[in-house]
Amino acid sequence: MPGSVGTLQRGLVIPWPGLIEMSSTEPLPMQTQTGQTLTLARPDDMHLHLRDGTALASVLPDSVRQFARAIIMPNLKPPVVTVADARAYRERILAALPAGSDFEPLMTLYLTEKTTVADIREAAACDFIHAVKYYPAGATTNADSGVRSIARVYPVLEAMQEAGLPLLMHGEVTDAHVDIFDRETVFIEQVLSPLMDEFAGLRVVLEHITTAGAADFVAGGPARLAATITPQHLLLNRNALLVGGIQPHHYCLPVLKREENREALVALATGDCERVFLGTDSAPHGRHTKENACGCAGIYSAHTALELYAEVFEAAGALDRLQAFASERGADFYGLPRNCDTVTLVREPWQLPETLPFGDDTLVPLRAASELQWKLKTA
Ligand SMILES: NC(=O)N[C@@H](CC(=O)O)C(=O)O
Ligand SMILES: [Zn+2]
Ligand SMILES: [Zn+2]
Repeated sequence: MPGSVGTLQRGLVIPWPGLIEMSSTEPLPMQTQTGQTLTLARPDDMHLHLRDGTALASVLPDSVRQFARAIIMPNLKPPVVTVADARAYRERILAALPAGSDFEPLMTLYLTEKTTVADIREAAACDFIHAVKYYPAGATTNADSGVRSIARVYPVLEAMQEAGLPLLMHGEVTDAHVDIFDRETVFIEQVLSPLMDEFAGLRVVLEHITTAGAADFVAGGPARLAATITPQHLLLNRNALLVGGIQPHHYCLPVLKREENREALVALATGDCERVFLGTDSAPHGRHTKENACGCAGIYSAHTALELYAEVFEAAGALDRLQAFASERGADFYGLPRNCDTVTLVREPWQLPETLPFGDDTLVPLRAASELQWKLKTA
């Protein structure tokens, strides 16, 4: 539990609660692999947008098929800002679960300049809130209520540091003069790096990293700094967005970058750094809001997330590393027990549909209408 780390002073480096006692004596699953199948401990999605209402009902079964748990992003309209909001949202998610599912939504609060120290203490004390999300105001979808000046939330960050509650960051600056392709790099220089020094015990996840610079920053960082990586940033570079016409279904924030960045992310995800883990950032938007003169940012990947990550790891000759990235490191960082059940992928080429249902609209998933090499076996 985030609250169990103990009371610590600003400036102290806290031990991250990564080493947790396992509640069961069952041996944990080991990844096994033949040419045709790949079995691994059930993964967790450490960055997921489930939305609400009919959209939630449409997308939730996709995540439930693949993942045991997910860190649920709070950027609803209006955002999830209080413990009461998070409790109510969690209950709506649980009510929308398919019968018999034990999927666990790991809730987060949306940090605003009005968030209080009392809100943080309450969040840390409850057992279903696992982190607080930082959106620079205006940086991304539903980020209008985000933070304009980080100094204004210092007391709240201090309380989070004391409680061991992780700060999850959308890492982009929003200054009009900063090029959209440089916004993550400038964020690391101007916001994240000073923040890591100012709060020497704050636990931070740099979400959906997209650059070689971010990969280096995380790999060279302390145990209290982690990162998530999406399937699209491992699979695609910015040509996929702009060559042959604008491809709105490849538009997300942070925007896709150059090939050398994608290669650095693949090296990080498949490498030894224990603080890098799966977070799909699956962010559904109805087809008509994407195929629009002003298309929304967000890519839907929950439908085939694990298949897509498997493709990346296989292409890198690192399929044996997938379980660590998908099922172990995220749980360790959040101080959660690792999952004891397994999922199996089968090598079986299959065609993704062009669209999926999404409330009254439809949804165009990542790699729509194309062939995938791996298929998740359903029970
Ligand atoms: N990634 C995106 O492009 N969009 C996300 C928000 C976010 O994670 O930044 C969304 O909620 O649609
Ligand atoms: Zn984001
Ligand atoms: Zn996101």
